Amino acid sequence: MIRVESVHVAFETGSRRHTVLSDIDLDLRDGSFTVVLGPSGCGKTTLLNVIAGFVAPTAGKVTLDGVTVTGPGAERGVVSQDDTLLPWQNVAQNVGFGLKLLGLPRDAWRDKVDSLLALTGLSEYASYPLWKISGGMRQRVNLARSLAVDPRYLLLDEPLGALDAFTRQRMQEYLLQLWTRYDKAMLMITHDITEALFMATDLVLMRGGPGRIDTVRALDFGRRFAAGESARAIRNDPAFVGLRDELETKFFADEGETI
Ligand SMILES: Nc1ncnc2c1ncn2[C@@H]1O[C@H](COP(=O)(O)OP(=O)(O)OP(=O)(O)O)[C@@H](O)[C@H]1O
Repeated sequence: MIRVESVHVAFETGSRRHTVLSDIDLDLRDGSFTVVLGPSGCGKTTLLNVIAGFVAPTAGKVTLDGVTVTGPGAERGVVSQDDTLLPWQNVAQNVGFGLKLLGLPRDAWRDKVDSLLALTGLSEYASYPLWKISGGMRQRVNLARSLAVDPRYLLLDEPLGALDAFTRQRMQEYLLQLWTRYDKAMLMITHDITEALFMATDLVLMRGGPGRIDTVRALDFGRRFAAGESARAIRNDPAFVGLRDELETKFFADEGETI
């Protein structure tokens, strides 16, 4: 389990000290799908960066199975907002990029890349240059690449933000299938209330000024989808619609805060 304990983050800009996160406590349980939702600038990405080990907390700590995190590690894969794919390499080469850095022998590399391409439905596009594939496929390449080193935790910073509404829904369903099949713990940031409700087992609502956790709610819509219930039935479930209304009212009532 990853545990965020009393984390506080402040950045110095010139002579000013800007507190971005205040007193954050959060558990990422194994097998959970934690979704962080909150107004723009409330510190969601900073929180993900602290968990990833890219940003050191000013106070407090992050532990992984009781051991304090002091930097990035292979057990925590990160998928960032903008993909960082290499435009001069094809789909398979991009998926296998991290494995090359690990020095995997050629045959083992090919086998692993083939299985990742199959898992993400990209096998027939292995030799495609990146400019020939769609936004949703690019994001699947991005995901396949982060799964290559088999991380226990996947940290996803608005992975679906750049997609059109239709592709976005398909990718939400796809991510939930990946989550159950791979039995990973996921942490995902989003601005989209419907997406957050549909996917989260643990929904973390943040507030700004400075960033702090408002509430954490346990949900089961994502698990119901993973167990075979239709996405449409879930999104139309009165419990789902009611919660969405409640969250929209809550967020839009916060003057000046936009999500
Ligand atoms: N390295 C840094 N140095 C100084 N300030 C920073 C740094 N990183 C983030 N910030 C500031 O911290 C605040 C929170 O930023 P962050 O990106 O974590 O918010 P966010 O909730 O993810 O925002 P958004 O939803 O718009 O992506 C912002 O005011 C940002 O300018």
